[in-house]
Amino acid sequence: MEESNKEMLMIQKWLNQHNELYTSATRHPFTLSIRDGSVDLSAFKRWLGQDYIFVRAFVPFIASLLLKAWKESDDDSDIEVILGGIAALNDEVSWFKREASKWSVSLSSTVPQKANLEYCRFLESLMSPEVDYTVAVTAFWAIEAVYQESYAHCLSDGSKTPEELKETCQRWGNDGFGQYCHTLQNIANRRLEKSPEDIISKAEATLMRVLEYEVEFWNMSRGET
Ligand SMILES: Cc1ncc(CNC=O)c(N)n1
Repeated sequence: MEESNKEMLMIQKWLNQHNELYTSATRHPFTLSIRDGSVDLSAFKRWLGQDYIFVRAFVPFIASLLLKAWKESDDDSDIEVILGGIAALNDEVSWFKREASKWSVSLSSTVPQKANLEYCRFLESLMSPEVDYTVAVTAFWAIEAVYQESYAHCLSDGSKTPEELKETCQRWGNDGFGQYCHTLQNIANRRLEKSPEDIISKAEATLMRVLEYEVEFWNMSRGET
């Protein structure tokens, strides 16, 4: 039992250990309501406006990750994977603007909510040069994986996702994005395997915080604050 646990890759082990938290982020009532077709469109619009603000803060985070990879990574292909993420984000910013206009959501007058500000502040803390590449890439994988899992579920067998929301779900739920997340997970696992205990525990704590922030982020769609 201990032997097989040792051989198990770190991320998979953590997802098993923190399965309840992971599930609360990837099977949130908001995305489940998209999947079953009962979604409140004003909740969707709230999410759209808030996520645009988040994505804008995500750009410098990935840029900082690229810098860490360039300085610290033992594998040149990491840079190419992260650069691909930056390219996708460039496209995503344009998509948000088009989608917002489609739904008559004014991005310039959207005010960031508390949960969003806190999540963006957390991202900013991870941009510090003090934060290890291994910790930052683990966070990056987790941030991407929550959206991939959540939105892929909205497209899987038996889903009743409304036609007008399918494009949103495709954006993060498509197979290519799934493959990309898998590559990020492999990078994180490779780094974690070579890391000392203190980095490993920082990465685990960071993963858990990302999942908590993601739950709070989905909660904003309820519009109670
Ligand atoms: C709050 C949040 N978490 C993850 C993502 C997915 N990454 C980039 O788009 C996102 N858009 N928003």
